[in-house]
Amino acid sequence: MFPAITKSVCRSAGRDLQRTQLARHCVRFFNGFSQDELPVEETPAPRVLITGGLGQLGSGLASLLRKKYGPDNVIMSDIVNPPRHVRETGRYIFADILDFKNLQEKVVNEGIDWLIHFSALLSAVGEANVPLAIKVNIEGMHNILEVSKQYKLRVFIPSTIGAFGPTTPRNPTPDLTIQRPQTIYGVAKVHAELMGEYYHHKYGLDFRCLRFPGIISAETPPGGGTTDYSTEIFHDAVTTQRHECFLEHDTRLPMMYIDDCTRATAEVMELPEHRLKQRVYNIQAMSFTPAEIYAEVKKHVPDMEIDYKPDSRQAIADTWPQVLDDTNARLDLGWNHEYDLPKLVTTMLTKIRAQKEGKQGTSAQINAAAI
Ligand SMILES: NC(=O)c1ccc[n+]([C@@H]2O[C@H](COP(=O)([O-])OP(=O)(O)OC[C@H]3O[C@@H](n4cnc5c(N)ncnc54)[C@H](O)[C@@H]3O)[C@@H](O)[C@H]2O)c1
Ligand SMILES: C[C@@H](O)[C@H](N)C(=O)O
Repeated sequence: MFPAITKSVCRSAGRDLQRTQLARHCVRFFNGFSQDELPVEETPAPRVLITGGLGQLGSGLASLLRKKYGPDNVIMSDIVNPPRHVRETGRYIFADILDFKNLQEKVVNEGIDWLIHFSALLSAVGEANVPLAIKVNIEGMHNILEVSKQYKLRVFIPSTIGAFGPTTPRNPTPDLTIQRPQTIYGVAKVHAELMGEYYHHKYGLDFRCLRFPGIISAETPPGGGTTDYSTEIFHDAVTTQRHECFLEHDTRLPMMYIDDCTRATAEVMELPEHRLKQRVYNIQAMSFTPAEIYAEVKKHVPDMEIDYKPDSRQAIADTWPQVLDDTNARLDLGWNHEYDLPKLVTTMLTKIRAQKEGKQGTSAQINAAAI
């Protein structure tokens, strides 16, 4: 099926047959002749599978990677029927991470090189359904590591500020510190970090992980976490000018605009393996309280009002970091954020105003409509 494989065939495959199965086969064939070591212009575009792609983070990353590697090389997957625009903008397939054979089939049939694992139940949803969170966030993650090991994939599993707990130093929180989270979401993420590191150490798996802050996005709604207010406040600013915040005014948490998050993910996946001095890195962009983001929004929406009605998510937020120390990511990975609080606020308001022209509704109605 394949020609006799020599390094020169591989180099020519990388040059002439970019994005073909042969090129990928060649890259994997030689030990010590990994994709990292091919000259950039000879590196075939990776075939990327994103699990849980219909959540808050998936489509932004798919769009960025499709611009880099071509629309056919980046495959979104999830277990739900996608909205029409998702099918129109690129390839979408069904992939249930709880079904190992289904995962194997997708990886083989699609010729996957990189697996970006976004399927999860977030912190608040996880507390509401612990058995399902254990299944998806722990058992599903085991399947992801196992299939990645079996097919020698480069795998990215994000972690979170939720992987820390009340005994962690909160300001700043270093990469290596006490991790005793009190949510099933956090427990599963610590487990994922440790399992990924273990598979790397034991089997040489190319596992990569960034601990994300709360992510804020205009195009996709948050999926049921403790930081969701930081996206919802913008929808309310544009529609009702009134936001009911489920956290106290002075609850400081690390946050990040989605474009920084997707760029960081692409950048860490693209780095040659030798650049990674550790497998799990904190990344940080900004930290603010509800009162501080409200004050910034009010500069643009003077009639904006806010009420504080803390709910069960307050107890979770009280155990999370206020500021992540991301010195190592900046040194080793070249990480740098582009969005601070003022830039976040102008960007979010501009995007949501453009989206909502002619529409009215609360954040809950808009999010329901978006789903
Ligand atoms: N959004 C954030 O603020 C944030 C912050 C830190 C880390 N993260 C991490 O980033 C990743 C993506 O987060 P998100 O906000 O996009 O999550 P999300 O909740 O918005 O989306 C998760 C997706 O997983 C899918 N899913 C559930 N069960 C599945 C199954 N059995 N098989 C396949 N897919 C399944 C859901 O349908 C959903 O589309 C998660 O691992 C999350 O922990 C997110
Ligand atoms: C912080 C993050 O992991 C997610 N947004 C949550 O709140 O659960």
